[in-house]
Amino acid sequence: MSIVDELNKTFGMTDQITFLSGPAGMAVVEIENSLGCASMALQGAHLVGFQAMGEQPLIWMSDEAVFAPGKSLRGGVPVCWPWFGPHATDSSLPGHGPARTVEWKPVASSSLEDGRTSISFEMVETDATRRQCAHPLRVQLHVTVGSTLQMTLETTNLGATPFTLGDALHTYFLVGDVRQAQVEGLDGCDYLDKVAGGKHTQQGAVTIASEVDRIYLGTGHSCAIVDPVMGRRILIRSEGSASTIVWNPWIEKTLRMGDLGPDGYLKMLCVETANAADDVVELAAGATHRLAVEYSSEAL
Ligand SMILES: O=P(O)(O)OC[C@H]1O[C@H](O)[C@H](O)[C@@H](O)[C@@H]1O
Repeated sequence: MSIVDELNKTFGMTDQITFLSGPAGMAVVEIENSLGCASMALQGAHLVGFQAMGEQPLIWMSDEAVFAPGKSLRGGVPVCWPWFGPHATDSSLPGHGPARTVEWKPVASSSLEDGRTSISFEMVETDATRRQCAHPLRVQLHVTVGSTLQMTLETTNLGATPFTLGDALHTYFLVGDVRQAQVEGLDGCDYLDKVAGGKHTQQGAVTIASEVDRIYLGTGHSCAIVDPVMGRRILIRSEGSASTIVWNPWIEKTLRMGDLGPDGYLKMLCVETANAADDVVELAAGATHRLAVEYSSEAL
């Protein structure tokens, strides 16, 4: 029996959860019900699409994303774990940690009474992940698909000493034209500007007219992308997160990256729910931390 057949036998659910062999033979799972649909790659437990029934897609995925073992997909929802950005002390380790490029295994699936569908994954440790992070941890991603998308990244410290955890759901949202989009809900927050340098305070809504790469600190439980071109407001609710990254690579960085497509930057905006920079989590021995988001949209 193939791996996909085995997954379907154990976790598949008729008309709701189907595993299949996707691009480059990578296993993917389609999650579907009367409220919405989503698609995920098992590598990285990487969500590559979500759409509420009767609405436009919420998530942006690059046309030039490279589906290959060990390569993070450009777009969707990469899981950054157990650190965000460059490693704090060892620059030889991969940016955003190993979780987004290794296999995750499904551990549970269920159909909820209200019509939503849930599926949970656990990262599969490898020699490489253990070399990169020797501390014993368990990390699971719980995903619930309905008219909204809910994702919870759950980390448990299995060791006897505390662990300093950084993490992020590095979501690429689909926008009509990033030059006309705005992020609301960060007014008054301090941010670290990774492009211009320094620490600044946000005044009003965030607009994008050049490369933006900012870590907003001490952020609250909700923010929103206002998109007049698509005529919608994307609502981002979060728990267990103290920082929010707003990122758009703009033109020059797009050209250097090679997997974003020439005009991709106009159609995407990353608003990443995170624990990053100084806002990392001190996870006591035996403790569990949950970083949770819920995404939805409403007409303007
Ligand atoms: O190219 P990646 O490793 O996927 O990172 C993409 C981006 O992720 C985050 O938004 C960081 O703040 C950026 O500095 C980085 O460029």
